[in-house]
Amino acid sequence: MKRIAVLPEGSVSHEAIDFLFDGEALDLQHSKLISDIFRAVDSGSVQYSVIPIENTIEGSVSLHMDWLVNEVDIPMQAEWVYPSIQNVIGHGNEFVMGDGTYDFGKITKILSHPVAIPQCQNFIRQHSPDADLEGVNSTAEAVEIVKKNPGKGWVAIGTKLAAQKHGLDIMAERVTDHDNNYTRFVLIGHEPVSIPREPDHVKTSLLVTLPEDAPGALHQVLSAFAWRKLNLTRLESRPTKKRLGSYYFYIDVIETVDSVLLTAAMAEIEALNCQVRVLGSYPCYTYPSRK
Ligand SMILES: O=C(O)C(=O)C[C@]1(C(=O)O)C=C[C@@H](O)C=C1
Repeated sequence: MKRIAVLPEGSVSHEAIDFLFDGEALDLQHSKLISDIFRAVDSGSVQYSVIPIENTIEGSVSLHMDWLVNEVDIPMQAEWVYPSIQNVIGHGNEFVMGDGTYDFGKITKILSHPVAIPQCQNFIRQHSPDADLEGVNSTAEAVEIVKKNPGKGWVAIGTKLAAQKHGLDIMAERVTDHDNNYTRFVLIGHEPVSIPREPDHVKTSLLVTLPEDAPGALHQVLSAFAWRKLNLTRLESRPTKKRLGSYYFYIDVIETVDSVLLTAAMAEIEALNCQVRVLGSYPCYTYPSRK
C-alpha cells in the first residue's frame, strides 16, 4: 500500500488524492502543516507527498513552489488537476432565520486556507462584508476550528467531506467566484509512481536561471523550445531571493525529459550559460477524464 503524506482529512488535497488513485487503498498520513508534508518524504515516513501548486483563480501557490525549489530536492512524479469546490460551513442554528434560510450578515469571522478565501471574494463581499477573515493551515483545519467554537458566529470555507466529518451544516454550496475553480496538484517522491490509468500527457518541469546581464537571454531560451515546436504550458518567474531583480524561470514542457528534442533544447539552453534544473518528468491527469 502506498504511503502518502497529505493535509488533514476533508481538505481539498485529501479529496484530490482519492480521485487520483480511483479508490485504491492508500496509507494516508495526514499532517496539519504543509512544511511537514514536504519533509515527510525525506524523513522516510512516506513514499510520496501531495502538494497543491496552482489554482485557477489564485494562480501559483507561491509558497509551495518556493518550497519545491529552495527547501527540498524531491522530484515531481505525477500531476493532476482537481476541482476545488468550496462551501460555507458552520453551526447553522446560529444563523437560521424564521423562513429557514441563513442570515449571512450574522457571520463574525470566516476561516479558511489563505488560497481558498480569495476564491470566494464575491460571496464574502456580497453576503458578509463585515466578517473578519482568517487564514489557517488548511480548509479542513478551518472546519475543525469552527466545530470547536460554537456560539461565536464563525464559519469556515471548505469541503463537504470536512462538513460531514465534523457534523456541521453546509450553509451555502459552491461559493467560489468562478465555477471552473481547479487546483493543480503534484505528487513528489524519490520513486516513480504507478497510477491505475493512462495519463493525458507527460510533462517536464524545468527551472532555468539566466546568466546575469545578458540581454535577450530569455528570448533565446524560449527560441530553443519554439523552433523545435516544443509545447510550453507554463512560464513563470520567481525571485531567486538572492538579490532584488534576480529571477529564475519555471518552465513546463509537454515532453519527456529524455526525448531527443527536449534533450537538445536543454543542451542549447545550457550552452547559453543558463543553469537548467529538472524538477520532474511525469504523467499528467485531468479531472474528470478517466482513460
Ligand atoms: O486547504 C486545503 O484544503 C488544501 O488542500 C490546500 C489548498 C492549497 O494549498 O491551495 C488546496 C486547494 C484549495 O483550493 C485551497 C487550499
